[in-house]
Amino acid sequence: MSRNPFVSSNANTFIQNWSLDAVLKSIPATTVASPNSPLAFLHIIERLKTTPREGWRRHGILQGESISDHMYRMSVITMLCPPEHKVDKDRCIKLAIVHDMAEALAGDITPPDNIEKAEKHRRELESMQYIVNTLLKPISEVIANDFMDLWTEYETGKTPEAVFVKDVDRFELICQTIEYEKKYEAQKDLKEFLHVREGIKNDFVKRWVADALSEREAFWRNAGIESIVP
Ligand SMILES: Nc1nc2c(ncn2[C@H]2C[C@H](O)[C@@H](COP(=O)(O)O)O2)c(=O)[nH]1
Ligand SMILES: [Mn+2]
Repeated sequence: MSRNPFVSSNANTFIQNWSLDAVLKSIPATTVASPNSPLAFLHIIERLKTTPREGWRRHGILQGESISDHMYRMSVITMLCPPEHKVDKDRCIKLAIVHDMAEALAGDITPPDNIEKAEKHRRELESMQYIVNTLLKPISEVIANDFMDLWTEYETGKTPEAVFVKDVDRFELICQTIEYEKKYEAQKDLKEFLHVREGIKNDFVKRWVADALSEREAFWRNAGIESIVP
């Protein structure tokens, strides 16, 4: 049975010794008749549905959310953007849906992996270029460029849309942190994830986070445990 190395227990070893070739060798080839079939692309992004977000696994949450679970809720959160905040809302949804797509091949690299920022970018760029050039271009050059432009916009983080969606990435992680602390009935203190709030730029997202942190504080107080946010 072909296995996704990022799902196996030695996912972290795979992350430390990653190569695109090694990942591609672990994926059965897609042989299809029509040259512009989307199948090969769809089989690769299926891995987003089956690859758990690595950060939680370190805390013993082995059946946690997948990468696509995270991107799905982010895309919904972008739809809650206040109407008066002038960004291209539809583009924000697309940015959320595409931003971690490279992780289907690069894996979900976490800060404790201690992979240099430049190396993380290299892996994700190489993975995204494979997806775009090998899997999407045969379907349509225009479609391929659209995906690459979206990924690059998020990665570069310069446009108001990209800044907002990065805020949402961080806010979604904070929500999931609190949800897992509740799910495990205060048996897991996941405060280490809350550092991401420091990078949030938009005031209305900061207010969402403040609400989430006060909910978390009440939860831990009711559990009779002090979990001071670092
Ligand atoms: N164990 C930790 N994992 C963390 C921390 N901060 C982020 N993360 C995880 C969350 C995701 O699995 C991954 C990055 O997610 P992206 O959406 O940015 O690709 O890293 C942490 O402090 N500890
Ligand atoms: Mn993300």
